[in-house]
Amino acid sequence: MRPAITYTVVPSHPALHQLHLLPCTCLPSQPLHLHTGKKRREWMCVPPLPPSSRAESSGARACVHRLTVMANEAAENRGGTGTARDANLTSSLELSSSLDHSVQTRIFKIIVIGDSNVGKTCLTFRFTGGSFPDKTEATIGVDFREKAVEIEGEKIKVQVWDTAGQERFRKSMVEHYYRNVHAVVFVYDVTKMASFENLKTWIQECNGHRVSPSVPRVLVGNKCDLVDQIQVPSNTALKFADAHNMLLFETSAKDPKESQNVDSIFMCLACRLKAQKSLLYRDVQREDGRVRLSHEPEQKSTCPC
Ligand SMILES: Nc1nc2c(ncn2[C@@H]2O[C@H](COP(=O)(O)OP(=O)(O)OP(=O)(O)O)[C@@H](O)[C@H]2O)c(=O)[nH]1
Repeated sequence: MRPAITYTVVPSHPALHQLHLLPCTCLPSQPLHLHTGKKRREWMCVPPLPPSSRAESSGARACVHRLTVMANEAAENRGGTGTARDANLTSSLELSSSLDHSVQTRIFKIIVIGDSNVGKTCLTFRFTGGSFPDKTEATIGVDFREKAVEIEGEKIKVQVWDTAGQERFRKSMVEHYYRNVHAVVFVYDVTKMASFENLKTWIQECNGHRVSPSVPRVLVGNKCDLVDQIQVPSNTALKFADAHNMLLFETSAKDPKESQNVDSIFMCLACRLKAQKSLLYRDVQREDGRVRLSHEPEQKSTCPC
């Protein structure tokens, strides 16, 4: 059996302008099927970025080169005309600039965990898209959403992993959720006691994947707009949050008046992460073929939260 190596995953379709650089463990030629924005897309693996900052851009360029080659091959396979090839090349160049950009921008990976139907998709949508989705379907595997934020003058990408709550849609992905995670958001539905009681299982799963205790965790009670149906009292949730060293946010992804509160869940985590760690690619170290992110000493933050 070939040993598992940590590769960087990028969308294999050249028309995707937004590059996601995600650590994953799979074989290089093996396409990975992930769900982004409810669409099934094929991603591909490219070798990890080299650890030194000098080598970063050449590693990034190698990825882009590979994408460019793929784009051209795809155009040729389709009997593409020069125009189609040009279009693909343009896309690849756009990818190139967004990749160069992402190499310099720190990315914070935050996963959102909890029972099915508690509103994980709606919360991540509210934060990244600023609205409540008209319609949602059960998440299959994972949906990635990103938001570029600026904290104390630094541009940071908050990458939110909206995970599937249903066991059958998540089991093959669980390892990927927790790998190199920077923060965890546990969500329950304030109108469903069972979703609150199941938090213990979600925490166990998280601990079982060796997520370090230093990784910040927050608790979110969603659907507070359904005031007549609330089953989980605030003080019960608060005690639970305290016992697990988490901050508690009670909010609603649906109610536009609560949108700032939803933002503050992710911004608070981003501020804590910024204060805590350096997650630049130059800090990536390889050990035994795996990528590890090194921690920097804590810095004092002037962030308000
Ligand atoms: N009233 C109310 N409904 C909400 C809120 N957030 C989500 N919903 C509804 O709850 C249902 C489930 O929302 P999703 O965001 O898809 O739930 P999920 O946790 O992502 O579910 P899975 O993908 O199966 O894990 C949908 O019908 C949403 O419209 C909220 O804040 N208030």
